[in-house]
Amino acid sequence: MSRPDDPADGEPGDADPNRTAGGAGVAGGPEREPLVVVDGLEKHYPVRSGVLRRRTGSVRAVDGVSFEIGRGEALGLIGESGSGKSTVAETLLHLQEPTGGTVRFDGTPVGDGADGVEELRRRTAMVFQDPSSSLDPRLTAGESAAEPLRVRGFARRRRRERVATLFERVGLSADHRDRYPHELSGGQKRRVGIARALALDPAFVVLDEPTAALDVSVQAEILDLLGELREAFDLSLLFISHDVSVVRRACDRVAVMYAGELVEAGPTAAVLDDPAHPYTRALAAAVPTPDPRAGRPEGSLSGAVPDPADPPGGCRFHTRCPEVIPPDGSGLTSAEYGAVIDLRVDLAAGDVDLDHLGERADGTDPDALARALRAEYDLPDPDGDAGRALAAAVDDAVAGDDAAAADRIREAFGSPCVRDHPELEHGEHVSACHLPTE
Ligand SMILES: Nc1ncnc2c1ncn2[C@@H]1O[C@H](COP(=O)(O)OP(=O)(O)OP(=O)(O)O)[C@@H](O)[C@H]1O
Repeated sequence: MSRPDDPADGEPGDADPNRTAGGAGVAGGPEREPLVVVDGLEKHYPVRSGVLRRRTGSVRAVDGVSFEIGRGEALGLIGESGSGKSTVAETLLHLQEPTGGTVRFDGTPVGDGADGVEELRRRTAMVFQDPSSSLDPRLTAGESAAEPLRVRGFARRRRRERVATLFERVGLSADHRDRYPHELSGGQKRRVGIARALALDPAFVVLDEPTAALDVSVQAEILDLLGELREAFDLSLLFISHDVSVVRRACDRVAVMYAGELVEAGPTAAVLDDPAHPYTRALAAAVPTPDPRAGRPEGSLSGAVPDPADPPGGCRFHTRCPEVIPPDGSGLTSAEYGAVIDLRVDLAAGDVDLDHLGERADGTDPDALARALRAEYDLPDPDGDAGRALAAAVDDAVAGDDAAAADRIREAFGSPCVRDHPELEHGEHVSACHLPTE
């Protein structure tokens, strides 16, 4: 398919003459760099407190994320709410300044000089999560789609022609151009958002939850449309989604994000059908539950992404990992070790509620409280040093000394998952996990 609309010579928004369809390297020359290269991207927000608003810490929303997107390639970025996906998109596009790392767009560094940022913005479009809030209710669908053209100085007649072509391309009729957002269905609004995103002939489109809140059949239509447009315009796409099925359908490769970091990346089928990281396994297998007290059923996720102002040490996923590696010689299973970790996390956060335990124990007798605490967390009763350390920690906890109890657990129940931060290596299908790979 050829590009259906080439803006006239000399008009703003012209297609980049250097772009080649297909994205392969110049014949006989070196392979061209991927369109988007993100290396060690960071976004840390300051945490301030006290009357003087001194900086007392950082929210590490994005903490060293690297990936590449080839020309005409779709990369999916998946992870639960709060894992940092939107912040990656916004810092990558320099809608927010990154606090570290580099971005290259079509071979040019972005951010070191205004040129890179300008070029990136000129050739990038974003489709926002919620078209109801991104479409101005006072503008017709046609006016909304024409907005980027108006800002770039296109004449009215050119705008009308371009919007007519774009609407046809995204499956909307001429009649839809004069409708206001409230007169359009959810799927039609997405199509208007997509038409607007394509208005200036971008090379790269970022889609933030492009099919959220749509019926499954409409979702499929929108994903099919995006696939057709990608092929027709040789678009590079970054799909942000917490929905694994969307990414499976739409993306060549997928990167999995957890607590500000990538934990796995690779070709979509390899990552989703044969995940190497327990977090990906859980995402691919289960619908996450927001109930933190729901326990740790095999392979599923409970609780939420940890506070990025205070991420867990070692592997950030260890506090929720269904496959966490138990300490050597402890005799614990992953689930039993997980229960001990749950207690340590709650102790460290001051979340062990002695009043609640008192109600459960029907009194304040320390032995009854200890039994209630063990039952509440489903704690194991290991032999030897581990058992003695856990019993002492439980005693500290029911005596109200949470810090001492947490320290005891930390010292007695070490494991690589708790101690060491796993790195994501470079490669085709990579994962950051201490579990041995076969
Ligand atoms: N301006 C900010 N100041 C402080 N913290 C922030 C700011 N923006 C985002 N965060 C925090 O950064 C973390 C990542 O947020 P982000 O919105 O990028 O996650 P997400 O994966 O896109 O989630 P969602 O799917 O809900 O949009 C969250 O803990 C969020 O509270």
